[in-house]
Amino acid sequence: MSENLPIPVIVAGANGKMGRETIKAIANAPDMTLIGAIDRTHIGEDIGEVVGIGALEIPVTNDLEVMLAQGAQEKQLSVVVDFTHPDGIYDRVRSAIAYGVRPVIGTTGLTEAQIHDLTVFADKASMGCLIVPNFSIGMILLQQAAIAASQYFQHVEILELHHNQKADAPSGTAVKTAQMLSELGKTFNPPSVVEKENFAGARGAVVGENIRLHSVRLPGLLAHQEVIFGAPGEIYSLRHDTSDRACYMPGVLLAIRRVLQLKSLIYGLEKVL
Ligand SMILES: NC(=O)C1=CN([C@@H]2O[C@H](COP(=O)(O)OP(=O)(O)OC[C@H]3O[C@@H](n4cnc5c(N)ncnc54)[C@H](OP(=O)(O)O)[C@@H]3O)[C@@H](O)[C@H]2O)C=CC1
Ligand SMILES: O=C(O)C1=N[C@H](C(=O)O)C[C@H](O)C1
Repeated sequence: MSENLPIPVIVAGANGKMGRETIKAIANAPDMTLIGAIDRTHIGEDIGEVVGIGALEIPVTNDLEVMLAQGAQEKQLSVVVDFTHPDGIYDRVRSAIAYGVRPVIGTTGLTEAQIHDLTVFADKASMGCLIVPNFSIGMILLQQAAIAASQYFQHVEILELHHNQKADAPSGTAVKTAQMLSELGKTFNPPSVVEKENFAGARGAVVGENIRLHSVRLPGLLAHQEVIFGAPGEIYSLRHDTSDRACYMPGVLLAIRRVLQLKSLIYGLEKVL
């Protein structure tokens, strides 16, 4: 492997909202070269034309296996970035690892058990793999601030708000945030009354150490999260708002570079910053 060659990158979900941003970011990254674009429509069309930046000489294909085989043959270690859909993402990550193509997974919806299985699989193969529910640096900072605050608060709930094209709920970011707070060795929200939900779901989903997650889906929203701490007489809220998917791109490019240095699966961008 040569250190001086650009990193070969395949993008899965290339025509989608995140895939398009990723194609543009890779096209502008001097240390990366796009070698494949995978999606289910625009098959055979040049992905550069599809995303509106002019020809890149990379036709869209729906054949993941062929692209992974090509990635495995590159002189430099290659990476597949996935922004597709929760359905089938577990199998796509396994295939990439099996082919020796380093996965950077932005697609959400993997369960804890699936992440555990993939960790074991990647470890056995000594393969780097990054699963990143949120590539925004601002969100990573919010999560760090929430960890700091949770030392001092016993009560916390998480509200996440997204566009109504989102397939999964709660968001991968909200789940990850709850998991991070749950690793701190305390159980949140001791009950103060016996609660009864008169309409199912009114109190949200419980994740980790009794943390409640509430999901809002509306057109007009992009991606937003609020971590709300409460104590007698005060509320401490941490909020992150996105207004453009470009906000994820510095994190995506960083993850592509970092995954090449890893020999195991890492869940969360904060661990490789
Ligand atoms: N980690 C992060 O920071 C972020 C993660 N996300 C996550 O990324 C994922 C994608 O989001 P987004 O770009 O908004 O979604 P989009 O629906 O806009 O894009 C997904 C694209 O992937 C295609 N696709 C779906 N399944 C497959 C498949 N099996 N093989 C090939 N292509 C496929 C879709 O095709 P079709 O239209 O035909 O279904 C579509 O073109 C979601 O899980 C979302 O939660 C989003 C933003 C940030
Ligand atoms: O679907 C989205 O849009 C987003 N998905 C990710 C998630 O589920 O956390 C990241 C971000 O919230 C945008």
